[in-house]
Amino acid sequence: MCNTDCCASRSPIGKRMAARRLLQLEEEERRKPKLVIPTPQSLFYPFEEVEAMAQYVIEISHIRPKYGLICGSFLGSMISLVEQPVVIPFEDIPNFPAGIEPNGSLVMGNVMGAPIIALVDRFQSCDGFNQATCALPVRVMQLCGVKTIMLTSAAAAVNPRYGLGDIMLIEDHINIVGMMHQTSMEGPSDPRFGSRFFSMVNAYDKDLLALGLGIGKEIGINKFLHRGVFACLGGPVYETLAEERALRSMDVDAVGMSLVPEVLAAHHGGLKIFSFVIISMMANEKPVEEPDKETDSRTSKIEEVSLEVPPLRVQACSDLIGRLLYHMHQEH
Ligand SMILES: O=P(O)(O)O[C@H]1O[C@H](CO)[C@@H](O)[C@H]1O
Ligand SMILES: Nc1nc2[nH]cnc2c(=O)[nH]1
Repeated sequence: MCNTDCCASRSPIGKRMAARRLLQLEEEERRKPKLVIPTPQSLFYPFEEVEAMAQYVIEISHIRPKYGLICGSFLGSMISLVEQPVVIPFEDIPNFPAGIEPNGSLVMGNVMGAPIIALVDRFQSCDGFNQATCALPVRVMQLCGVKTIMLTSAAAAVNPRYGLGDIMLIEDHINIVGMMHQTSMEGPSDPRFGSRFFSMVNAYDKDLLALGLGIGKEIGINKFLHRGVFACLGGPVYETLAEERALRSMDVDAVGMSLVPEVLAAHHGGLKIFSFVIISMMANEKPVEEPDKETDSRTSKIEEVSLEVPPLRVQACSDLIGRLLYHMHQEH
């Protein structure tokens, strides 16, 4: 025996009411807020995609790089070390982030016989990129066959003994961004890039650090060449004075807004790491007061700083990288 609902739905009125009810339910469903599950951008860079990017740059350049170089602010001229460069714009590389700033290129070539892949305009979280994107060029380098990477950046001095234009070889870092759970390891883990959990102890290669210090002596820059601890902040804001004091009490020598996400990916991928920063300002510098100017004080400060990195120190960075590559390549 059927129930009353069943009989009711067989009558013309019942059928109409059932149809109306169905429409009502659909409308209610449509009005409910949608559950949005944000896709980690790292999902856009699965192993196969990064592999295709690497294959593309190798095919175009006919170069299998063993060394990688990332040039920081003020240090773009290091790219002129690359002989017979093949310049590959980001937009030509399949699925590479492009059409946005930085609209840069990967540069492939040789430095004194050492096959290299280099990047001038890095992706930075302070420009709105997620950590996985910041690390993408390093992963492309890894899958190109790079075994050693040199990472450079502009940074602010926390160590009061440092001066403008000094160079600090990084022996260790404090990943302050990582402490807030912002990491270039975000997204699903793929063991083809590296293992899920890995130690960051000795991430910066000790032999390369010693080699770098030795070269510093050779080329006469040891007076302004240091080894120290780097801290990575999110930026784009600079430190408050209280933050600068806190960094000093943590034994940080220099602070910046990039580099560490790349270091994580490089170490994850088993690359040897050599890294330095050039000091472009003091972290406890107060904003320059220029009441007559319409620009804000931070902008005028950055412009002022950019004039203060002495060209000879930039040249010293090029010499350091050139000689380091020469030594490394001779040994193999
Ligand atoms: O790391 P590079 O590319 O040198 O850039 C550095 O310089 C900028 C600040 O002046 C920041 O973006 C900082 O990360
Ligand atoms: N966090 C930080 N990064 C920098 N990069 C260049 N200068 C600075 C600075 O003063 N602070």
